Amino acid sequence: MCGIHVTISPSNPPPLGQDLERRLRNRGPDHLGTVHARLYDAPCPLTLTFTSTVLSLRGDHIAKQPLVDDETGSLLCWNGEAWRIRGEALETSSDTEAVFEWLLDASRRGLVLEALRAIEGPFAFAYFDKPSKCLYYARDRLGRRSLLVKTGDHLTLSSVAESPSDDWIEVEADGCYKVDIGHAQSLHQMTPSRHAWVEDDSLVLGIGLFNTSLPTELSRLCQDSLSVRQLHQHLVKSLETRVLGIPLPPGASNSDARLAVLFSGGLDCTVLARITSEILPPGQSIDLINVAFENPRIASQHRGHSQEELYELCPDRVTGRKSFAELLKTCPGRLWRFVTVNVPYTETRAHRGEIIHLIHPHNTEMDLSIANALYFAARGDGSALVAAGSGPQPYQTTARVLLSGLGADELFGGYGRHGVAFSRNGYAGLMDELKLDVSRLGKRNLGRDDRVMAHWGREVRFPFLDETLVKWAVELPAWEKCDFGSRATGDSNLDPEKRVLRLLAQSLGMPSVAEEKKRAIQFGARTAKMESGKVKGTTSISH
Ligand SMILES: Nc1ncnc2c1ncn2[C@@H]1O[C@H](COP(=O)(O)OP(=O)(O)OP(=O)(O)O)[C@@H](O)[C@H]1O
Ligand SMILES: NC(=O)CC[C@H](N)C(=O)O
Repeated sequence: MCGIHVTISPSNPPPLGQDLERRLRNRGPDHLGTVHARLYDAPCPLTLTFTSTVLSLRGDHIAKQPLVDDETGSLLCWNGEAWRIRGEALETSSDTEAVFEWLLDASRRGLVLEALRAIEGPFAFAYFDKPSKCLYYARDRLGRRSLLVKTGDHLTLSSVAESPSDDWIEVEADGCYKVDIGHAQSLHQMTPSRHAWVEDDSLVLGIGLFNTSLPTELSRLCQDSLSVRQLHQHLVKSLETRVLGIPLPPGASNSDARLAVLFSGGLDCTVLARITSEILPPGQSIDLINVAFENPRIASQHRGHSQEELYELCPDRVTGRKSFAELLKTCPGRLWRFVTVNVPYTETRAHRGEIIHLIHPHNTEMDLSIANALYFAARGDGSALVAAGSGPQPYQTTARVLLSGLGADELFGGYGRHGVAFSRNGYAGLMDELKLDVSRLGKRNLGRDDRVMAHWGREVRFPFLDETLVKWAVELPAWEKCDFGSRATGDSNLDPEKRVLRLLAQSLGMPSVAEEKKRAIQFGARTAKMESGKVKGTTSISH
């Protein structure tokens, strides 16, 4: 992951505060660069200061940011991955350099917004088109990367907040923002204008038209259904983009992992691990990171157990081990490392302040409990069986790319409330709920999650949130995702929630994974309600 920081001020701003610089460097440990762009001929003379930190994941060299064009003085801070431009996969080695060339060319033709709309992938960026004195910034339409903005005295952009007490808000993922600096009469007048990702607002997330067709009496979802095969094909394509060609991490050897799966053992992440194994070259190992927490409230209810036993009884540890066994059976040739990350309560407390800072402006107990689990999972520091014949050893993952199964519940109807909506209002109710879930994906929690996971110099990738896959899922009839209407027939023993994915798991030889119930991360890892069972998720965090 990379870090971005941009300020606009009347003269050179003071250097970044130590803590902010440390947090930005954590996101991008390979390089830090700062560039000033001075505007003497604007109505008010200004200095724009751009800082980037880089975690280099594409190509054979570090694309040192901010990138500056010698001819025009335009510059780019780029955080994320451009997988495709105008629907075509990037051939060049560095996506940052390819995006910069693409934008410079568009600037010459006055078509920057059109060029930005053509980029697919998870990203946040700031691009200064110096000849037109316009600053552009945005988060991709699904909001997969963090970018915060603070207005007030002057405009500041940053991947993480400088201080949680400031007025930082998340940049909305609903379009590109443009600040016409050349025409602003003063620093206070730099009001960004929003430019929607697409003009057609009938498209969900600007990506696809939600399918509202109803099943006929003959419509049944089964293992031979076309949608099960199509889901497999889409996941293969999405994973190929995300797992092939990851450079060997600095200092790592060939047997070290380049890739880890955040592994609860649930349906979504296990299907990802299984298909990844079909795609990765045979010699590459895959780490499966499974996090479990000491939870004093639960420990007090199980006084007869040691802490070690309690970690092993954690719901996601139990499921993780079970699904790992099924993976070993179906992909025996792969070197897997099941990495157990056990987090003592003292450590949760010790990192609490840092996590609260990182999730800002999110600030509820539920935000904190989810972020706790993601933060320690992404640190990837635990134990694993590293040599045959010996017991588990301390181990920290070398992988700089992590996969998460997030998104499957929203796309394919995995939440309990999808079933409730169906029993109340049939397919009409279910479709309303599904449409709402998908359309708020970009507004929800991905920025928060990015900030806590990128803190360890790793990048999390979401194979279910590939634009092509999302478009296909949005345009698929609801009954082909989760056929609640067939619950009563008894033909399938699989739950209706995300049934298309369950059928895929079954066809991939994982019958037990296919039956896994949905469990939210904060309950599976036991980060929720650590002290009292009465705390509500919506309560603001007490400092
Ligand atoms: N205990 C855990 N340890 C490591 N990673 C986890 C854990 N719990 C969840 N994750 C990761 O976070 C993702 C999103 O978690 P969420 O709570 O939404 O689970 P989910 O959608 O039910 O997914 P899954 O079926 O993969 O558990 C998971 O897909 C997985 O990659
Ligand atoms: N981690 C990032 O955001 C990386 C930026 C860019 N994709 C690179 O690999 O250089």
